[in-house]
Amino acid sequence: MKIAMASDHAGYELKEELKKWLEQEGHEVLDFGTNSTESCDLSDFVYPAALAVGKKEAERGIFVDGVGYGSALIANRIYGVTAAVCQDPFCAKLARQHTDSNVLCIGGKIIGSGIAHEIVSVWMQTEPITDVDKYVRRVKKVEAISEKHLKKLTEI
Ligand SMILES: O=C(CO)[C@H](O)[C@H](O)COP(=O)(O)O
Repeated sequence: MKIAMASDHAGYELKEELKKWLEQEGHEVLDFGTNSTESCDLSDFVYPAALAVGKKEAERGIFVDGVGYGSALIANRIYGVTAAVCQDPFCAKLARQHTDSNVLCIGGKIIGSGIAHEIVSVWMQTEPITDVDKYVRRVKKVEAISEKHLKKLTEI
């Protein structure tokens, strides 16, 4: 799978670790930075990475900052991106099964390496539930909100 990755300084080390592991697993990683632990502004890296997901240049995105919410906040402003902050594998499972998220956001300051790998592994392997009406309906309702309020990337 082609995966866009991004982080700020607080997520840099975990991003690097996850990137190495994803590449070993056979995935192609498009790394949008940052490239050190030097203090930086998250949106400079997450915004272009989220655009790559929105434009379908990458199938999924995995963004790492200090606690995760900042990356999700930025990414969810982009049409076609559904970003979820996950702090454990159960969250990661539901973020795919119930909401069909295409971006995973994790916090390098709060999630240890072992749990982070498990979160990514579960999130990568879990498919959305498509045979239960309520989940399909809910995903469609969120898509309708995007259609109404977000600009399609072809219109920008
Ligand atoms: O977690 C974050 C956003 O979700 C950021 O990593 C955090 O806000 C960065 O703060 P600082 O510059 O003080 O390290």
